[in-house]
Amino acid sequence: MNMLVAHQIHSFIDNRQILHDISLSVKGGECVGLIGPNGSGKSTLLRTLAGLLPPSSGQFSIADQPFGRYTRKQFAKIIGYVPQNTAIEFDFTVRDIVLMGRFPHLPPFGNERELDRLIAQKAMQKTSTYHLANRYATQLSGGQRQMVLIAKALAQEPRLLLLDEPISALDIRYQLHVLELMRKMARQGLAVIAALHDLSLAARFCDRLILLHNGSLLAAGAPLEVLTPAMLQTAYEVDAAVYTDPSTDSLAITAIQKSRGERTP
Ligand SMILES: Nc1ncnc2c1ncn2[C@@H]1O[C@H](COP(=O)(O)OP(=O)(O)OP(=O)(O)O)[C@@H](O)[C@H]1O
Repeated sequence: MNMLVAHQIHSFIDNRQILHDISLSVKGGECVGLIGPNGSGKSTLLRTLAGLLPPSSGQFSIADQPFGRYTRKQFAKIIGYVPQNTAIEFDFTVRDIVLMGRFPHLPPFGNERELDRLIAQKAMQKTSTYHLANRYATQLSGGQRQMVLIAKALAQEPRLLLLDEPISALDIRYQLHVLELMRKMARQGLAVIAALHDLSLAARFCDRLILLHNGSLLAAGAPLEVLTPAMLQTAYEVDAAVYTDPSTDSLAITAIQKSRGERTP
């Protein structure tokens, strides 16, 4: 079943068009990697799908229901969104922050129940953040904060998870941890869209890739179809080698040199 269907999304910020005619669909059980150069519109698209930035035109449906028909609370139950580089400025403990993921599931004016605490605990265990439960979020490292925000999104038990560069602050061990977790959750039926800059990891962990360029969808499909040297040249203006890494048996990309000419980020 399609968890997300977006149709001809156009988006303007300050009278400047950022997204041009984006259509896509994602099924439950799929991990889709959103790739593209800096400024190509990945975050804008994720913010749009998270309901934070109304599209100027076009529409999208989640679980067969148009976005406009959801109440805020219904929408928050179904979509988990982890923004890029999020600072946590409030002095909450990690446990409190992860528990906030349960808010959409609580009855009106209700306190969290034992079940909510248990789900939050499991989300911390899955993300290896349980040992941080009593720490204040303001005292966390960038990578720990990133893992805690992923835990909060998992505690929400969404059906569609939007991750904006979820591994950008993580060391190589935790990069694998998050991407393996993403895959595991997808096997259990979750639909995932993750913006990723590491093209080799995107190819290895995503079923499909969507390549944005200047706010438009340049290519979409299996990693092998999208990550061609010609496509990488068009999107990133680099000459790249695309090959199969024998240690993982998946596609790997090495940027060799910038193509001639300058690109502004
Ligand atoms: N709040 C904003 N106000 C004005 N312009 C914005 C705003 N947010 C994004 N933009 C512009 O929209 C375009 C797309 O930005 P976006 O953050 O979506 O790209 P991105 O692909 O996520 O980039 P990156 O990989 O660098 O995170 C850029 O040109 C950016 O300058």
